[in-house]
Amino acid sequence: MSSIHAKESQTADANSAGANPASLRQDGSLQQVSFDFIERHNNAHGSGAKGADLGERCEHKVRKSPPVTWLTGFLSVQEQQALLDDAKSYPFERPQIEVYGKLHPIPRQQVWFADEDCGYRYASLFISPTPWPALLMQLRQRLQAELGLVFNGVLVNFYADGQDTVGWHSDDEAEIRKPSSIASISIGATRDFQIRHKRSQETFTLPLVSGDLLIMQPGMQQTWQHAVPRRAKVKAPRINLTFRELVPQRDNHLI
Ligand SMILES: O=C(O)CCC(=O)C(=O)O
Ligand SMILES: [Fe+2]
Repeated sequence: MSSIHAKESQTADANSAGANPASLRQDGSLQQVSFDFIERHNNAHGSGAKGADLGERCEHKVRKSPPVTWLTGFLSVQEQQALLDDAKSYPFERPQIEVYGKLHPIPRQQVWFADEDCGYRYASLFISPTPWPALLMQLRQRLQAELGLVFNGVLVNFYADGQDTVGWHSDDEAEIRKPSSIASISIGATRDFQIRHKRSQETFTLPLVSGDLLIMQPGMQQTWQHAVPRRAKVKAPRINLTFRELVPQRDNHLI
């Protein structure tokens, strides 16, 4: 299993590895973390003519990396606090899903806010849309204005503490528009977000910090799965907002 700590500024195009993503937050600025990184292997037979200053030759190997963009510090502390306060009035539920013919409550709570004709099938559930709270509508508009990302629903997950989880899955339901991105915003406790390649099983762990935005790009759900595993040491709650674009039911002949 690999833990990604590669990061870079929005303008830099060189890759680096080894730094702690949390340190990015100290100046409060928005920075992008890239997951493409290049492993350099010394190549013994390429050292060049004696005495010439040719530099060391290496082989470059680009690791297959998940198609995600990680923007740390996307929300200010004030915005994080306002959303936490707002979420106190959200109608969270812990629906039951059927696994091997038996009903089990999901290991977290959730609510689906969406446009009127955007009901969502999730596992064995059909979730009717609840009208958008004003603050989440503003956030949806900001994602569109600043990043050009269009959404018509947001699934809000509430993890009371590190015992609450989401298991390995892809958000590849039929009604999600393809291609489209999913934007995930985290508030509260830092939790590990894991990404696993479906075929190679290569796994990356991203410790998502309060205020971070993670964009899962088009195609991610087809090739990768993700999960938020149990972390017994985490005692504080976390809220995660995943903004999605569904094909509205009036257009569902397009699915
Ligand atoms: O809580 C998270 O970071 C991920 C939630 C998620 O994967 C989902 O709601 O589909
Ligand atoms: Fe998901």
